[in-house]
Amino acid sequence: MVLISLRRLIVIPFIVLMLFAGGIMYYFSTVTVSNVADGVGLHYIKEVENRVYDRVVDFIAPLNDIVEINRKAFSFRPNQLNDLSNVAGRFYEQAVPYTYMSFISFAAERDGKYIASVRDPFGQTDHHLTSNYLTKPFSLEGFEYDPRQYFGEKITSAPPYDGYDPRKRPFYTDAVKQGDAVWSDVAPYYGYKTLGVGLSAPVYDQQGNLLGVTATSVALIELDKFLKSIELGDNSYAFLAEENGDLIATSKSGELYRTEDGVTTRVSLKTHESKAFQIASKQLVMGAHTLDVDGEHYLYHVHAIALPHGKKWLIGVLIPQSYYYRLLTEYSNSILLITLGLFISIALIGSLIAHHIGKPIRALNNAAKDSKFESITRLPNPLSPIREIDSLSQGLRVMAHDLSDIMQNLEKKVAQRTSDLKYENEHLLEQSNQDELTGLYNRRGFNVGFDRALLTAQQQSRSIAFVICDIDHFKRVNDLFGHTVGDQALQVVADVLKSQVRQHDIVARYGGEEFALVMVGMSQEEILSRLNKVRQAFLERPVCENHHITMSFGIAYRNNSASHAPQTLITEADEKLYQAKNTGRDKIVA
Ligand SMILES: Nc1nc2c(ncn2[C@@H]2O[C@H](COP(=O)(O)OP(=O)(O)OP(=O)(O)O)[C@@H](O)[C@H]2O)c(=O)[nH]1
Repeated sequence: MVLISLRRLIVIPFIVLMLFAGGIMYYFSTVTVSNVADGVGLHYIKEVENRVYDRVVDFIAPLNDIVEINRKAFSFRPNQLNDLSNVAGRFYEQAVPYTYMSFISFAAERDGKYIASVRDPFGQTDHHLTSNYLTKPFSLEGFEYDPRQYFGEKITSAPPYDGYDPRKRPFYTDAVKQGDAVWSDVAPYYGYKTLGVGLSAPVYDQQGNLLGVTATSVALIELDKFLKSIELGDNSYAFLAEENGDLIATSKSGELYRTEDGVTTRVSLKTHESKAFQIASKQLVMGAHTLDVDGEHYLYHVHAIALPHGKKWLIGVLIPQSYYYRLLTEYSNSILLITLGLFISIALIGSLIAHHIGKPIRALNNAAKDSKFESITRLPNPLSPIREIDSLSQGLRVMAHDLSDIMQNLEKKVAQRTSDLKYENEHLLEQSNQDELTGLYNRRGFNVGFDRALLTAQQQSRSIAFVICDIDHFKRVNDLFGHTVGDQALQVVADVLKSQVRQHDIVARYGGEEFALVMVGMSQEEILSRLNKVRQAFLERPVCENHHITMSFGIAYRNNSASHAPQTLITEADEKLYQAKNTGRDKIVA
């Protein structure tokens, strides 16, 4: 089975997932960007269009509303027109809420009297009133607005315009001719740098008699400002134009009309200084189009605004493809980065958790591998804040403690048992080397002691004597007194021999009634002296009923320079014992 660390187990799946998800997201984002880019671009364009549309509709609506309200008011109550001062007050009140409402006027059919509430097209000065009859008939003059009597101080900065008969002006004649509300041409305002447009409507009494014409007018500079205020992307364009392409407002700088040699001409998409507008002028059909402007691919959309009384204006928006491609790519890249960031964060958190879990487990593992139980008991307590791991650690701690006790008891028992066995071994060894009857070394014990004595003699260059002695006619003792007495005789021999040698000399029962002595560093004379004392001791110590035993001795002696080969010593001593036996017994042959 392949072993894997906890950290890898957690981290690797997340890295694999991250790479997999990242790859899929990258693929889909690339495909998606190219698939939906134009849709998104169009959506963006429509957002811009809607803003322009709403603004234009809001902007134009009061123009129509006020014309219609006045038209109905005068139609139902024509006597209001008898005092044009009141009409002037009414117009003033109507114009106040709309800073861009530059004219609200009425011109009477009966006598050509004209009254208007006027404001400069930029909305920078207060409203004032204009009339053509107050001081001099058909002399158009301006007056400050006075809330108490409406007509206040005469404005002298502008000279009066004599001979002004509104009934001859296009706003009047067009409305009468049309018999209904009619739009004026979009045209520059006289004396102000802005275009304007007006709506005029004939007013009839209930009997159908023409009472006059009421009109409103607005300065279109407001719409131009609005289009310029829209934050379009780089190299993007928006315009508001009439159906023929004459411009009303644009998002770009550039003139909307030109005056040359006293002749004023409107600027159209075609004649605008912007190359994009020039190319857009060729395509004024409603809907989405693509354009190529200086090698740049554009998405272009034209939308119509239907104004009251059959007026139609066009909104156009041009956006370079690179702009919304970049927006979408940046967006999808952000999503991709956020997703990858999430996966990396999860993998890092997983790694931290694995480390947190793995560290105490490794410590437990190392402690468990150590043959000393103390390693487990020395682990920090608690080992981990994770309940399961700490529980495992507690379990191992208890187990180690119990095992430690068991081991200690076992060691004590083993030590005791070893000591007992050692003692028994020593005892058995002693027994195996000892003759049971006499307590002397047996043949095996003799061999061990003899080898040791030979080595000592050789190492220390000392003499060694091997003596073999045999009870004379021992068979008779057994025969005469029985084996028990025979055994006692053997014990007496053992006692006597032991009493006549040194502590460290070897005395052994060599076999049957045969005994052996080994003495190191003792002179031959000394040996003979001691053996004679043994013989003397037998005379003084009867084994039974005044029966004395005698022994025959064969001695093999080597001084310090002689060879100490054991078998030659034994053979030699045997031969000498044989010699002693054959020559009368109870003697020592050296
Ligand atoms: N009671 C007793 N007798 C033993 C023991 N071991 C050997 N003997 C006896 O010792 C006797 C040895 O007899 P032999 O070999 O003929 O020698 P001997 O009678 O001593 O004659 P020589 O050695 O020639 O003087 C035998 O009768 C054995 O039965 C023992 O442990 N106890």
